[in-house]
Amino acid sequence: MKYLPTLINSTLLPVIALSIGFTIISLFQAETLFWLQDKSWLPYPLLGIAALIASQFNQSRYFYACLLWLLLFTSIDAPSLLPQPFSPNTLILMLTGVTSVLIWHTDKSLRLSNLILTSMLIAGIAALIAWVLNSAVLTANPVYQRSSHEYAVLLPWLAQHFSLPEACLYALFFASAMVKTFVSPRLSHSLLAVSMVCLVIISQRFSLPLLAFAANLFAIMTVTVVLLNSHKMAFKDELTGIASRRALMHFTQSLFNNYSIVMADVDHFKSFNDKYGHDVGDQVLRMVAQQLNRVSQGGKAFRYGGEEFTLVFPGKNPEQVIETVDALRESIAQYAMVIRQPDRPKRKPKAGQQPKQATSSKTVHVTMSFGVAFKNKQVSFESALKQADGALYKAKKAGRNTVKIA
Ligand SMILES: Nc1nc2c(ncn2[C@@H]2O[C@H](COP(=O)(O)OP(=O)(O)OP(=O)(O)O)[C@@H](O)[C@H]2O)c(=O)[nH]1
Repeated sequence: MKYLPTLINSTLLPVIALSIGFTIISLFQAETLFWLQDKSWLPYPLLGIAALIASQFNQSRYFYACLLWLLLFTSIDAPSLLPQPFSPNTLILMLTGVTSVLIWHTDKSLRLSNLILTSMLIAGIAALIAWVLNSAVLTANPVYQRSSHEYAVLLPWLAQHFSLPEACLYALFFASAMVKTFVSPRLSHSLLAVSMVCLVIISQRFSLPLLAFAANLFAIMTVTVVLLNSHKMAFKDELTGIASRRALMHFTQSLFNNYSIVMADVDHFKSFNDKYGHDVGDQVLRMVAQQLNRVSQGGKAFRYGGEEFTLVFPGKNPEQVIETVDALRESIAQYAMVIRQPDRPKRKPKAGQQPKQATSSKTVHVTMSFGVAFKNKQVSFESALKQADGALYKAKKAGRNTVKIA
């Protein structure tokens, strides 16, 4: 997939949720806050449920994030239950810092050893932030205070709410979160980055109802993102990024009769793997999947398994789709794929400089065979799939790189 659509796809939902939340708070401030006054218990069950769901789906970063929001909320809502020596601003900044590290973390299983290690890491980062903010050098020096004249003139907006060290830490955490979100655009990263924006907004106009509102929003978004991620994992093929076999089964169940089903298989893929290695074989599968995914005429591509792919054309009979399938076959056969050679230099030569070592980039070609069958009232999905497989076998027998109808 192209970078920009991926970035938009992965950031849209959290950004929309944040904008809606922010608009509600800005427009209906009194009502919302009043409505939340007697519901300050709500974040407890919501964050608890979100943490539980995240742990069940093995998305540990959200598990930790929800528990940390829960700790933050409890320490402010019920200080007698969870006494702590820090100001709300420091606590919020501690959570922001830990979140910026969680973005870089990978989801790990919640085994006891991982739990202990990650908890120690989180506690270490939080302690470091608290130490920096409360260190005598910074607290005693008036230059770093909100009231510092130079700072207030230079950054008036920030100076209203943050001391200079607080503002610098926020900037550092944001820069790190943004780098991760842009380098590797994923829903999981953008939700954590957006939760950091929420935390800044809270620390600007701190109040318990506002914190409760943000905690509820975070819990709801977490459950949504965890479920979306799990859905994606179940229905997307990990290697190629196109829809998986499970998605094929769901998709065909939702279709009426009368659709064409195409089985496609890479020719001589075993010898290709033997010659160029498994990694290059994987590159080929990705390339083939991308080509098949561009199918027109309302077709949808799936990875059936191994080097086999399936295309489904709702409402079309084989005669209507044969030209499209043949065009796909042709485009794959024509595609010159550049493979990475092991003797590539590690660094790119600078502009105008000759490469020290000859870069032997090699292009390879693969072909595919296709079998098309028709699914109607009289034929079950399984038999239509078998017929398409039979037609594929005929295509292989006929010399490969060809399309056959059952
Ligand atoms: N690189 C890579 N290879 C895979 C993957 N899945 C299956 N394969 C390989 O695909 C090859 C399939 O080989 P065969 O079923 O014998 O068929 P073929 O060599 O393509 O021959 P024909 O289909 O008769 O043209 C096997 O060597 C598998 O190891 C994968 O995910 N990545």
